[in-house]
Amino acid sequence: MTQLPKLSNDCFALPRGVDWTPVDVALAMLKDAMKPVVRTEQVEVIAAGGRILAKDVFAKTSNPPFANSAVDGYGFAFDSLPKQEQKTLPLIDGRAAAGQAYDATVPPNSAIRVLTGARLPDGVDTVILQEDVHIENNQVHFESGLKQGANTRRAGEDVISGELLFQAGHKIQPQDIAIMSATGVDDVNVYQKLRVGVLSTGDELVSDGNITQNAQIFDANRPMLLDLLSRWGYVAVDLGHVGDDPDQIRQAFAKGAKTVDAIITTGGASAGDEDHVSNILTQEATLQTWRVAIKPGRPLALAMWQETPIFGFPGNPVAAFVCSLIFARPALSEMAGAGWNAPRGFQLPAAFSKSKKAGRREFLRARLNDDNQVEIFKSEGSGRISGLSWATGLVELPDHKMDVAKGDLITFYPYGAFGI
Ligand SMILES: Nc1nc2c(c(=O)[nH]1)N[C@H]1C(S)=C(S)[C@@H](COP(=O)(O)OP(=O)(O)OC[C@H]3O[C@@H](n4cnc5c(N)ncnc54)[C@H](O)[C@@H]3O)O[C@H]1N2
Ligand code: MOO
Repeated sequence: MTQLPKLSNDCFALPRGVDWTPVDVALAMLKDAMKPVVRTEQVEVIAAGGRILAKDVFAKTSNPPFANSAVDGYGFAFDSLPKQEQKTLPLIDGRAAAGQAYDATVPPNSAIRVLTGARLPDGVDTVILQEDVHIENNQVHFESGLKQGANTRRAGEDVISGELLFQAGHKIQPQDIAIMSATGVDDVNVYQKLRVGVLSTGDELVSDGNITQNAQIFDANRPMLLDLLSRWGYVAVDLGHVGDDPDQIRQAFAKGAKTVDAIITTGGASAGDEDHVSNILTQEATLQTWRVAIKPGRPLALAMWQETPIFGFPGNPVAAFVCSLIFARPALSEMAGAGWNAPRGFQLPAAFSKSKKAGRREFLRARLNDDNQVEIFKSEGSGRISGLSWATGLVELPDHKMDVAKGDLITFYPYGAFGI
């Protein structure tokens, strides 16, 4: 069995003395530390949607594989057309249709009935649309003005046999399945799906059933993150919920590390009395608590637990969501073989005004109004989960101080930019 690449055990280590890490620095270190950790397998193209290519894919045949007609009409050799303005060609017997080739040669100065998709018979290089002709006495009459090759599709005009279709690392989309199928590619080499575990921590959490004590709340993070991971194409593994108990957390990490490639935890990431996640990772794993300069999500723990990366995100659901999009998404993509995938934002006018202090990058829940301006959710509270559903994306405000006035251009990332 081949040895799989492992991540180095100190790959999250930050230089000594670094405290609040800027988002870009944290991302650059993550990018440097991550690499593909999954095996490869061969799958049929029809079942390859959402999978990540492990090898380049080349067309086996051209698209189209042969010259054919783009319309229903009449085909002939352009060079043999009569010189006069008003053209008349005798129609020969037979026709060419999609899947029913006309195997003989069409003689010069004559035309043949052809249908859309029909292979062009020998002797035909041009087709006239049936709407543009008049048929009388088994002859086709039409006016000049046609160009050679009109209404036909050249062999290989789209893709030539042997051409590179997709490079390794590409995530297969429905439209990619079309071009691979059209060019005779029936199976592809892909990475096995990355397995990512999700663990919730916190004595206050209830996963199912009823809230029985007055200090309990339902677990919102785990169901959200499991769905997010599935949408990104990973095997989302439910590692359940543990209380604020160091032994339980330790056991959950150890068990999870045996079955998954990476773990996302929420809760207990900051430095409170019951914040055991950060304590355990500090003492028993290679932890770098990145007090990352981001809002929401400042307490953000990244650690290696026996070669399994653990993303310890804050318990507040909005922070857990934003941190997953900003940090976990590109890092997991790299581990899964698809490379680092930074989201693409758009510059759009703000429909709001806001004064932002220097020091932290801020992500606000946002959506477009009817004038295509960006409006923001009424609250920045990171427990206000409903705002994530109200929004259709996030606004990013830079690390430095910024005074946003209505109409100023700001960066908006639709949720689609994060693959959801
Ligand atoms: N003294 C300080 N206190 C806090 C700071 C700080 O810098 N100094 N940061 C605040 C911020 S910002 C955040 S975010 C939280 C993060 O803390 P933890 O990661 O330790 O998260 P918890 O305290 O466990 O939980 C925070 C909040 O979220 C609720 N929660 C937790 N898990 C879930 C879940 N699965 N589903 C729904 N809600 C969940 C939890 O009940 C808390 O209300 O620390 C602040 N404090
Ligand atoms: O990390 Mo917190 O989300 O800003 O409440």
